[in-house]
Amino acid sequence: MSRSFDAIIVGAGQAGTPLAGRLAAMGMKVALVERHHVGGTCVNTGCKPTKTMVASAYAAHLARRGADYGVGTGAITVDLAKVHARAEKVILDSRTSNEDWLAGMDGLTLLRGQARFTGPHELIVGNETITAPRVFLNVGGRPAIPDLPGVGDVPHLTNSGMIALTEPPEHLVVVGGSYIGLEFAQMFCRFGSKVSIVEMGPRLIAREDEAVSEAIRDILEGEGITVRTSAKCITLARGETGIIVGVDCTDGDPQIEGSHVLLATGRRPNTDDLGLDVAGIATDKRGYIIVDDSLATSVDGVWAMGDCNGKGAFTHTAWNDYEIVAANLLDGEARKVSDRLLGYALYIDPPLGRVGLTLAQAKETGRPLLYAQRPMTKVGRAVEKDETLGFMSLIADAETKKILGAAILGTGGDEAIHAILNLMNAGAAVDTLRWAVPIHPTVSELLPTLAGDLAPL
Ligand SMILES: Cc1cc2nc3c(=O)[nH]c(=O)nc-3n(C[C@H](O)[C@H](O)[C@H](O)COP(=O)(O)OP(=O)(O)OC[C@H]3O[C@@H](n4cnc5c(N)ncnc54)[C@H](O)[C@@H]3O)c2cc1C
Ligand SMILES: NC(=O)c1ccc[n+]([C@@H]2O[C@H](COP(=O)([O-])OP(=O)(O)OC[C@H]3O[C@@H](n4cnc5c(N)ncnc54)[C@H](O)[C@@H]3O)[C@@H](O)[C@H]2O)c1
Repeated sequence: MSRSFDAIIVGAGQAGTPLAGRLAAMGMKVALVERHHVGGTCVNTGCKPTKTMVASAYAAHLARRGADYGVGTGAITVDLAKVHARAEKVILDSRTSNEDWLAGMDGLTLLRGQARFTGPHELIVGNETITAPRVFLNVGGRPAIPDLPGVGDVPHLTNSGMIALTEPPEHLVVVGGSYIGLEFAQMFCRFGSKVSIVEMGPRLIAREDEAVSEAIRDILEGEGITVRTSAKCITLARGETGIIVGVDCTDGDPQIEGSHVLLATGRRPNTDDLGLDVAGIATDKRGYIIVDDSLATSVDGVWAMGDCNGKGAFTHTAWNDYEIVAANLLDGEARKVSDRLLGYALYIDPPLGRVGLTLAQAKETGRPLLYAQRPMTKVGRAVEKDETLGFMSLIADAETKKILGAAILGTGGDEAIHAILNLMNAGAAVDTLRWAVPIHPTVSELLPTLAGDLAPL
């Protein structure tokens, strides 16, 4: 069977689904192909379930600290089956509402199955061939499993397996100390597991400045998590009662024995089983689809959005890719991905809110810099909440007075960072902050003070 459409979208993730809505609303005949669950990673195995679980972990943590607030509690227990059920409900509600929305969409055909190119504008799904002059790829990514010695001999978990657990592991060994590893490490420690993090790099979350990495390590170790960095010889093997993770061949304990191992060592794009070579669509060495500033691929009439183009690795960057493609194609605009100002958050507690350059990146520009840093112990709202771990920092260009970047590792940091993000998007100089009258008592109210503290580096 063969069918032609005005547009084919592969992947019902964070960009493909809203784009389907825009194209169908323009009267186009659209095929949306999805091989697994509508909503993709974020809805089904990523942001939504993990942030739901982070909320449960925070509740457990705060309950254990009840006495600090003059609140009496009994023994604190965590029922992971209930935590899991809560996350499942959030997943299903979101997935179902997306599916219902798509089902009611005039002009849209949702095809279930794996899509594979048979030509530049022709794909096969099951036993059906579909063609369209416009093809949009939103195929996302999956965990990259490192080729560690023994990896094929022992059971290991990735993000999907972690979300499915209904009992906390006795001892969880997390390999990889970045977003996925750190969020799961802290939440499972709070659920009652013993947790060890094994990171091959010299520090945790190495894309951030050293001060941020160190503060995060202190926060996690303060909760009882063991952290091993510079772990150079990671191996996996079956032990008598669990899994032995070989950590180092030079210093410290050579191995850690855990009951469960999470591999959180990065992600790879879902581009190896898409037939891109048949279509002539170019990828880079790591399999990411090469796109230009408007997200067009090397083949006319084919675009790539979201994690699979390597330009972003977040839900909001995938969504922004949709906005760029839709604005250029349908609204006559000329939007570019290089205009995007990147912000993101790491959802440990306290969270890290980030925008723009790190201090190390700012120094690399060679520009004269202004810098300010303030511990959360000097933020009234944090003191009142008795959540004073972390710090906030701000970097500005000493000549233009434009803000170059900021980090807020502290309570409410994921929200407060938006004050800076919005100011940077508006292109405003840092002095604009000084004359703002923020609401008391908030974390954000200290941002003008931080701006006032800016001093040459
Ligand atoms: C544990 C975890 C936590 C995360 N937390 C956050 C967070 O808090 N905030 C944040 O911004 N980001 C977070 N992320 C990242 C975020 O989930 C991704 O950046 C985002 O989902 C990418 O969206 P996407 O549309 O590019 O791809 P996806 O959402 O992965 O969608 C791609 C879709 O394409 C389908 N597909 C792939 N190949 C084919 C094919 N050949 N045929 C048919 N269908 C196909 C897949 O089944 C999938 O449904 C997290 C990720 C993980 C793993
Ligand atoms: N809060 C959020 O927005 C959020 C949360 C989770 C995931 N994500 C997204 O998911 C993506 C993937 O996250 P991630 O943490 O898996 O990957 P990552 O690429 O951010 O980090 C992988 C970590 O694993 C380490 N590593 C790699 N190979 C290793 C090995 N063999 N042994 C030991 N350590 C090893 C790396 O040094 C690095 O620290 C991120 O890019 C992020 O965009 C975002």
